[in-house]
Amino acid sequence: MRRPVQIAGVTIQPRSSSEDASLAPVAAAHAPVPVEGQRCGLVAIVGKPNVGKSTLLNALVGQKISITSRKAQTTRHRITGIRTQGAAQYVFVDTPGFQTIHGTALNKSLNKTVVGAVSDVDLVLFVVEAGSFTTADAKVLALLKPGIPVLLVANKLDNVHRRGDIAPWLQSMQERHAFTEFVPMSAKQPKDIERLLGICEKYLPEQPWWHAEDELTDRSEKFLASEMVREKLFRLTGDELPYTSTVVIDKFEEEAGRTAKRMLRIAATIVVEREGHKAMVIGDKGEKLKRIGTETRVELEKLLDAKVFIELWVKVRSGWADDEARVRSFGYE
Ligand SMILES: Nc1nc2c(ncn2[C@@H]2O[C@H](COP(=O)(O)OP(=O)(O)OP(=O)(O)O)[C@@H](O)[C@H]2O)c(=O)[nH]1
Repeated sequence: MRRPVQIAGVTIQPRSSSEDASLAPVAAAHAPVPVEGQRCGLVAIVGKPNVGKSTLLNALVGQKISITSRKAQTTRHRITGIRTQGAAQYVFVDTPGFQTIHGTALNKSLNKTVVGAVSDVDLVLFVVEAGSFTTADAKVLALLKPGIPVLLVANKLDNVHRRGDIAPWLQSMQERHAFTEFVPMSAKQPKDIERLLGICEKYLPEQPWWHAEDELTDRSEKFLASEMVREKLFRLTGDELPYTSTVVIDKFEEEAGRTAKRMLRIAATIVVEREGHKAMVIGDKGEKLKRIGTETRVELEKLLDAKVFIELWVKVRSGWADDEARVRSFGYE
C-alpha cells in the first residue's frame, strides 16, 4: 500500500499500480458520505487573457493545478480544481482567456471551451484587472448567461496606486452588468483568497459533496505533466516564443519499481511553428531544453511523489494552430 501524499496541506491519494498511470485521476475517488449541511457547487473563472485566472485558481485550490506565466493565453484547457473546507466543496473550472483577435482553429476551439464552461455553473467569477475594462473584457462579459450569479473580481489591486480611483470605477462597472458582488483583491494575497472563498460559499447549493475531501483535480497525471512542461517552456523562453507552441506527451509509463517510490518515465515533444523557435527552445548547446527538463522533473517529483525520468524533444510543425484536425489531435476539443 502506498501512502497518501501531503502537499501544501492537501492529500493526493496513491493509485493502485494496476491502473493506467496516464489516464488515472490524480486523486482516487472514494464515494463521499453525505453529511447534512454540506454545500457543493461549480464555480467558473472567466476573463480575458492574462488577468490572473490561473493564479487565482491555484490560490483558491491551495495547490498548483493550472499553469501560469507572464505570456498571455497560457491556459488552453478547462481545468477542474477542487477545494474542500469546512462544510463547503468548491469545484472550480478555469477557462482559457477569451480570444478576440485571432481567427485560427486553435482560438475557435479555445472560445468554445469558454462558452461551455460558463453555461452550467452555480457561480461565475468574472476576473478583470482592477481599474480597467477593455473591449476584450466586454466580449467575455457578453458570453455570460442571465440567471447565474456573477461576482466581479477586480484582481491585481496591488498594481493600483491611486486607491481613490477604485470606488468610481466600481460604480461604473455596476452599470455594465448586474454583478451580485464586487471583490477588489489580489490573487497573490492569501487573506484576499480566504475572503473570496467565504463570499463564494453562500452561492454553493446545499448538497452532498461530489468529490472526496482530499481530491484536488480530476485531470490525469499525464495532463499535469504536459502542463508542467508548458509552464517551464514559457517561463524560460520569455516573450520570444509564440503562444502557439504546445506540448504532446508521447510516453507516460510507470515502471514496476524495486523500491517503495514510484518510477515514472515520461517522453514529451515540444511542438513549435518555425525552425528559429526550435533553436530558441533548445538553446546554446541544448542548455535551455535541459533546464526545461530539469525544472519540470523537480516539480513533478514533488507533485506526483515519484521518481521521474523525463525526455524532451522539439519538433517543427508549421501552421499547426490553423489546422483544425491537428488542433484536435493535440488534445484540444
Ligand atoms: N501584481 C499582480 N500580478 C498578478 C496577480 N494575479 C496574477 N498576476 C500575474 O499576472 C500574470 C498572468 O497571470 P495568469 O494567472 O497566468 O493569467 P490568466 O488569466 O490565467 O492568463 P491566460 O492563461 O492567458 O488566460 C502572471 O504574471 C501573474 O503572476 C495579482 O493579484 N497581482
